[in-house]
Amino acid sequence: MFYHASITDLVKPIYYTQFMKLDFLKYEGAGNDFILIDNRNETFSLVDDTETIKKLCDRHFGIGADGLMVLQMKNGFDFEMLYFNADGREGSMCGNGGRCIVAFANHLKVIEGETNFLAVDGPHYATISENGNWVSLQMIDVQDIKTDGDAFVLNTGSPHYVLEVEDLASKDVYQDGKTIRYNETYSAKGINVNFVEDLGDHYFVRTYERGVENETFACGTGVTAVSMAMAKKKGLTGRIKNSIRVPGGNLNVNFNYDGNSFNNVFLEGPATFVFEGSINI
Ligand SMILES: N[C@H](CCC[C@H](N)C(=O)O)C(=O)O
Repeated sequence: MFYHASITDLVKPIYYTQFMKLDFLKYEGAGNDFILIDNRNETFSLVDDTETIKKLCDRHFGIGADGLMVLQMKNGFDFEMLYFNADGREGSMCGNGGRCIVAFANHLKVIEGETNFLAVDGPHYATISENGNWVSLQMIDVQDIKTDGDAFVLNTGSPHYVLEVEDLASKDVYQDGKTIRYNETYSAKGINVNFVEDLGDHYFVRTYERGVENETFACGTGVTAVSMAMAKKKGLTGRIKNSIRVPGGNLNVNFNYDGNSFNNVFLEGPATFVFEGSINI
């Protein structure tokens, strides 16, 4: 007696035992793009799997993104944000990622209009527009700005180096950023390197990002750091409001500065759903 197995009988068991399906949504904030995972049911098991997260973020072998974020429940907050850089390692705070996860939470109906959530650098308050794609995110207060030659160094949730330059459009941000990020002072912990040009009614900013190890289209903690560094450099105080153009769009940064500390800091801009899918991992 012969049993004729169909091709699907033969293929299915192999297919199902080798792969696990991961559902995701893709968002971008001024071109800084992220994979978003809903982990409210606590099934996401890749938190320590650097290689898989790196592959998911890879633009040739995976979905492609500057980072991956996980939304999960947290007592006392609307949700918790876990953030991984494209190199697969857990990063420090990501401003554009923070804005995108707020749009994601709003889409999932975990929040409505405003939120208090927890990220790696502490609690964050944010509001979202009615159409769900403009997010204003409160960032941490900052006291400490150091200098390194002509540059400013500060932590806005992630560490940043800010240098004012001329003719930023023709600068080799990848090469020059990488040289600073890997110099003696910063190589061990790494740093995000921002170049800024003052164009009168707005700043133009380009950033080499640690953890992506490349120039990205936008960096939220980066433009926040630039705005603070420029206020200090120019001796401005009071309520400061800056429009910032980055390669992927426009962001706004607002804060109070009394000459010593920056508080009531808000990063504002678009947070846009791009596509959803599932991937075999
Ligand atoms: N793109 C991010 C910055 C991520 C920081 C990350 N590169 C690190 O230093 O861990 C942002 O919008 O703020």
